[in-house]
Amino acid sequence: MLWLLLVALAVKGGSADDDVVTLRTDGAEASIHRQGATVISWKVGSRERLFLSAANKLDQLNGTHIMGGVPVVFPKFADWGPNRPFHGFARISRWDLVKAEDGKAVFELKDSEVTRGYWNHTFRLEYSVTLESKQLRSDLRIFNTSPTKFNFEVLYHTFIRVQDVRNITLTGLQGLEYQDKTRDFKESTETRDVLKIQDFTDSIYEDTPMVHNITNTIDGQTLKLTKSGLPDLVVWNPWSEEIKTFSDLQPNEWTDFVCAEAGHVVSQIELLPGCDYQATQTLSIL
Ligand SMILES: O=P(O)(O)OC[C@H]1O[C@H](O)[C@H](O)[C@@H](O)[C@@H]1O
Repeated sequence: MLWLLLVALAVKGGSADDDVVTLRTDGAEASIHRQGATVISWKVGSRERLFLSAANKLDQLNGTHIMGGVPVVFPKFADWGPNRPFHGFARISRWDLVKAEDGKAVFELKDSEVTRGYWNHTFRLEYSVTLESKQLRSDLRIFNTSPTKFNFEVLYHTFIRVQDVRNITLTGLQGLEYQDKTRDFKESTETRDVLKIQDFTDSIYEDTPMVHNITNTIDGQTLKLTKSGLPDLVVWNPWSEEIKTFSDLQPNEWTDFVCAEAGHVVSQIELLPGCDYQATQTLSIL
């Protein structure tokens, strides 16, 4: 009879190898996939607040990243040179679940032969996702467990679900320097006090404020993004043509999301042996 119970647990997903951990608190819900410790769903008022591409095959990831939700980008943002994964290895690694209770899940990723093959340092990442009624907090602590210092970049690649990207605005960028990746990283100064997305957008803003509001996301509601240890903000939407170059996005999905990516990517963080760095993002529905 015991074997029947074990089979039932495994089928129901009661085994310790669950791919997805779900938190529920005060009517809110969040799910985190062990692949990349990627938050793949965050519901407030039973409405989904994150975008997850329908092109994802979550049961056939085979070492690839999940397109959508809140991927964790470490130790490098964007291109990392030949034979190294774009946006680093954290989002394509299988993290260990440390615990999940009282609306908080903790994950861990340590260096391995694979990561050392890309980046020859020893480290430990401790990632906590904390759910409250209208808030989702991501806390990443990076520990340098190696005998030497190392430099890295870190970013939350947040896909905010919106009803129509053409109807949202994003605040807090006026007067800031930014690199426009759609124009070969051209350096510019943002003149707009309220940003509207009206074309292919891929901008890296340097040293932005701690708080950014994205208005008119779902049901006219504003999503507030608060960040610490993450001075920069990347704003990305591939628009109607560029999206066709992505095999992990569907052509019509460009209107369904805007990426507001809190990160430390314009410059690198230097972490001395035995030290740690904390990168925190809080998403709130106003
Ligand atoms: O397709 P991915 O590896 O997830 O990258 C998606 C996008 O991520 C960031 O927003 C970069 O600024 C973009 O240049 C890149 O296209």
